[in-house]
Amino acid sequence: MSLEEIEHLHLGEKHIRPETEEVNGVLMTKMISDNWEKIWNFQANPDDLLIATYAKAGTTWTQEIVDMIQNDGNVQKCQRANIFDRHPFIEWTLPPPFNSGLDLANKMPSPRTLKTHLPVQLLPPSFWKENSKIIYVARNAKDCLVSYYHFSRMNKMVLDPGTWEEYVETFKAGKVLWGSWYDHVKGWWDAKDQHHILYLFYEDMKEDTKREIQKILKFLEKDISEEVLNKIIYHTSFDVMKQNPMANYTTLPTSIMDHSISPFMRKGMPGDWKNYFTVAQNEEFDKDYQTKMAGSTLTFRTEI
Ligand SMILES: Nc1ncnc2c1ncn2[C@@H]1O[C@H](COP(=O)(O)OS(=O)(=O)O)[C@@H](OP(=O)(O)O)[C@H]1O
Repeated sequence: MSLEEIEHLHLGEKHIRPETEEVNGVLMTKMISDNWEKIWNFQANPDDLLIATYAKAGTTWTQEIVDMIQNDGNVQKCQRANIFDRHPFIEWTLPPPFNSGLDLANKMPSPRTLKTHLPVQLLPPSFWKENSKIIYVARNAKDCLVSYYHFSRMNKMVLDPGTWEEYVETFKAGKVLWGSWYDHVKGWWDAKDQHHILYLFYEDMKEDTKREIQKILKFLEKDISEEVLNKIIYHTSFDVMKQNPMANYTTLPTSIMDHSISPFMRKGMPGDWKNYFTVAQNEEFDKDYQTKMAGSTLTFRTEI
């Protein structure tokens, strides 16, 4: 049973927020934690492609770009299923009878494209052993925070964000699902030169989508015509994806994701954080950021 079929179970309008439990110090849902042995022992294949991100960094956008590349720009083929069924979210665990990411992945024929938000140290080791290709997408902390805050308001499958003021502190402390943004982006950054990882930035994708898609094409060893490339840029633009029910999560029942609270496809712009952070919050955030990111060569743009 797929996630969208939850509607037929008549769960009513109330959906309860998940319980949490840490996995090696990283906050996860209890369902993920209970299933951790299976997740850790997941068998990756050499021809798997993994899209890895911290939550709200541009995962869905990258998924749609990759799917369009793999289907040579055929929009109909990319409409074959919801984005969350096209690309199994490996650690995402739901109560039976719903399909968890592992079930979907294990049923899917190769070559598979998979999604994860796991920090690098929690990635199932078979991905390293099989040398599967990984695209990591990073987005600046402030826009990630704002996006995650609104997503947490509208999506009952993640934790209640509380007030904006509370959420800023929760995010800084890494007490959100999948843990600290700072550790996540640094961990994957440090891993990128030892493994088959293409490390991309949301801000670069927004600034020059064509250039960043070309990086993906090279990484996937794919050649496409200029015409198909332009079609991909158009089909994966924010405005077009926002209208695409197979990519915008609107097929889920409102008891899970309520787009009237905040749409999944919300702003799609770097720099929206300026509409939320007060001057004092921003100063505090920057000070804390310097400490947490000290010693890393990783830099971000918070606007373009
Ligand atoms: N095509 C395109 N172009 C630009 N931006 C886009 C696009 N598709 C999704 N988005 C924005 O990405 C944010 C959602 O991030 P994720 O897809 O990583 O979310 S999730 O973690 O998989 O739930 C969320 O960001 P915010 O708008 O800032 O909330 C989406 O709007």
